Amino acid sequence: MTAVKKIAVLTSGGDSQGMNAAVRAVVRSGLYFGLEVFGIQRGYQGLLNDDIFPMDLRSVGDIIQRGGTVLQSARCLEFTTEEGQKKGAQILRNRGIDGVVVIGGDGSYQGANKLTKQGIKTMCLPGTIDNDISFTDYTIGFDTAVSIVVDAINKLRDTMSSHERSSIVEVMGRHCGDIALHAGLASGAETILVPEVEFDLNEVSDRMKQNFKHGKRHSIIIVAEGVGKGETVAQVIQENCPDYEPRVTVLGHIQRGGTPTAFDRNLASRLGDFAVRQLIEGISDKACGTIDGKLVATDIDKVVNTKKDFNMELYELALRLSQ
Ligand SMILES: Nc1ncnc2c1ncn2[C@@H]1O[C@H](COP(=O)(O)OP(=O)(O)OP(=O)(O)O)[C@@H](O)[C@H]1O
Ligand SMILES: O=P(O)(O)OC[C@H]1O[C@](O)(CO)[C@@H](O)[C@@H]1O
Ligand SMILES: [Mg+2]
Repeated sequence: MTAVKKIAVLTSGGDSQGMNAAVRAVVRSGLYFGLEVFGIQRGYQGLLNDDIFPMDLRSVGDIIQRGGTVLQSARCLEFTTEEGQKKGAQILRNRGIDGVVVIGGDGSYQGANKLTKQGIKTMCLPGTIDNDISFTDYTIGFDTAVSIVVDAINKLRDTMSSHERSSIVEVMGRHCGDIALHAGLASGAETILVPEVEFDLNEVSDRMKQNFKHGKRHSIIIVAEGVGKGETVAQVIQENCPDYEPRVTVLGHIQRGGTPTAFDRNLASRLGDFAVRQLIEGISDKACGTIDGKLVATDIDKVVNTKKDFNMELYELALRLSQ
């Protein structure tokens, strides 16, 4: 006896690599356990448009390796209103759908939480490159985004080293510095500017001068978008250390595309299957994640109201190793 018979899956907010692997896992596990599974196109917007269709085993074939989301994603203002939420729940009830798996970021989680209040069972999966969701070690897409940034910095190092320049790399992460931190440590960046840690650009410039004096041939500064524009940082460097000719690279949406890493595919597969099994057991209104690698389901309310801890240990390590 399962607590749900018909479930649906949607992707919402900014897309992330591995969302397709998560959709595949939800669909295949659901079918494996004898449920009917539906896809909702374009997130909550598609729900309100009743853009809902049945999914079978083959509908998720050949997508595990693809970035983006075959269900497409959207941001939907109407769904933030109670009227919109009531309408969405009614559309699901009309179709006999009793459970929904929402793959997205913190905003999408809040939407799921509201849907639960309208009587629909929900499970959330962390689909965002930002790694800004609490109660999970990692979000789906983060590992791929970090790899993309590291790969870009490898290339920048070559040319910056030839010209003894400083490179300022602006990365995504909205209000969260995790992409900057993990990519910075992995690429040996000299400075990592994140919203979680206060900094002084004059001190950054002084440190850069010292390092150049000690034989550094170039300098990499990573700027998380949450602290501002790379251009602003470049202006201060240009004034304080004009010899190092700062050059700015804004990586932008490149960080959100491309084939997901094995890590992201495996995380997505585990979480998608876990979400379905939770719904079958009658559990609802939870965010799925891993803590110390183990699968966990935490109240959505708690997740959206808890700011993710910033890993100061890693930050200090990156500083120590980049002198
Ligand atoms: N408080 C809320 N109540 C109901 N629905 C919400 C709420 N906040 C957000 N949503 C819905 O979730 C959608 C996605 O939210 P948002 O734009 O914040 O992205 P996200 O899911 O946080 O992803 P990311 O930050 O990775 O882009 C919104 O467009 C809206 O439809
Ligand atoms: O794709 P959009 O709407 O420009 O949003 C960009 C934002 O989405 C994210 O990619 C994911 O939240 C952020 O890192 C970035 O600030
Ligand atoms: Mg968000």
